[in-house]
Amino acid sequence: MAIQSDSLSSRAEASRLVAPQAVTPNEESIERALRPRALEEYVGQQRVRDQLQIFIAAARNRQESLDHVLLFGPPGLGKTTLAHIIAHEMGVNLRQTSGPVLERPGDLAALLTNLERNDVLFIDEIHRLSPVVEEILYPALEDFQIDILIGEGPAARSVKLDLQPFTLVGATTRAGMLTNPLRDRFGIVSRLEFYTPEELTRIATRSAGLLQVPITPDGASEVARRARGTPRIANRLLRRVRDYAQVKADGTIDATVANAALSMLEVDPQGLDLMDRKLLEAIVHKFDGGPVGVDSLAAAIGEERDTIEDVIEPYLIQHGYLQRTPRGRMATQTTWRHLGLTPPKASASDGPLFS
Ligand SMILES: Nc1ncnc2c1ncn2[C@@H]1O[C@H](COP(=O)(O)OP(=O)(O)OP(=O)(O)O)[C@@H](O)[C@H]1O
Ligand SMILES: [Mg+2]
Repeated sequence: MAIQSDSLSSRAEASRLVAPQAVTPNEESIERALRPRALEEYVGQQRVRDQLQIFIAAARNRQESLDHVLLFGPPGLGKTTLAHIIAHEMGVNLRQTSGPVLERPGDLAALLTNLERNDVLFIDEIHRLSPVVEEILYPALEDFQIDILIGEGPAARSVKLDLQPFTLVGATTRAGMLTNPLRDRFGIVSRLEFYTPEELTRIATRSAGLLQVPITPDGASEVARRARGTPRIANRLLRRVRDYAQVKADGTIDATVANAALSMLEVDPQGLDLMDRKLLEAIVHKFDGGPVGVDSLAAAIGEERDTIEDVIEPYLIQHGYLQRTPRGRMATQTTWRHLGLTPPKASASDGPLFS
């Protein structure tokens, strides 16, 4: 999980309602309960779903294993969910592991030799496989064979073992970090996209149903638009709003209750939280909108540079609240307006001052 692998950002994320990563083991078990099991129930990602539907039907028809699948995209968009769905739709078992867990070639060999015909092997964080383990994977993926070394020293010899045909489903948040030979061995490469507010509204409504919380369409859409395009965040916000609805209202989540709950939790209507606003306000108020170097910014808001770069910035940059320029970070017109201020004439969104 991201939380173990990335202890740097995890500290800052731990208390953050709008973190895209799963935050606690407890949250993971709640997520499992909300996870759609069939492709039919999986909301959004139309292109990916259409493709998989065809490939799965064809493979089932031929009674063959599905081609190896690489799923990539930001945290919380449904990669693990989709891996389980693939196994479910294929009618096979899923064995799950992750890149950092597979330390030695033997760990992977043991998993591979235990697979049954057409099973799915799910390797999460596949970009973190060690090179020696990856080496074992190549012939396994290509020919359903592995070479294992028996004995030690001069007496060691290599033995070929046949495997059952299987499907590797690899998931990664960083496709760019995969080696070329590994990437080339996936027949199906699916990139998951951020969800639209409408899709997130459907997800929030579905989850509320599973949690047996009454929710109105307006209530679901209030939760959805603050969820930063991410189902995991939508589900997390929904659970907090549910608490509020039960304690402060009659239990039903409508727009008023959702708004009140989320304001109390300091998540604003665009899904920005206190940490985001602290950063944007510092740029605007302390540095006249920038440009300001990330180190000065870190000092000004009392966060570490890495936290700013890994945890806070990506969403802000992606949504036009922040520009990264060679001279430092700059607020955009959107930022000024978001903070209820009038943007100065020549702000970052007018383009660079000097080009
Ligand atoms: N398309 C979807 N429809 C409905 N719910 C979804 C969908 N995608 C994800 N979810 C919900 O969001 C939660 C997080 O999804 P998931 O764990 O699959 O994300 P992930 O991409 O594997 O994240 P990470 O990169 O952190 O491993 C799940 O509990 C699931 O309920
Ligand atoms: Mg996952």
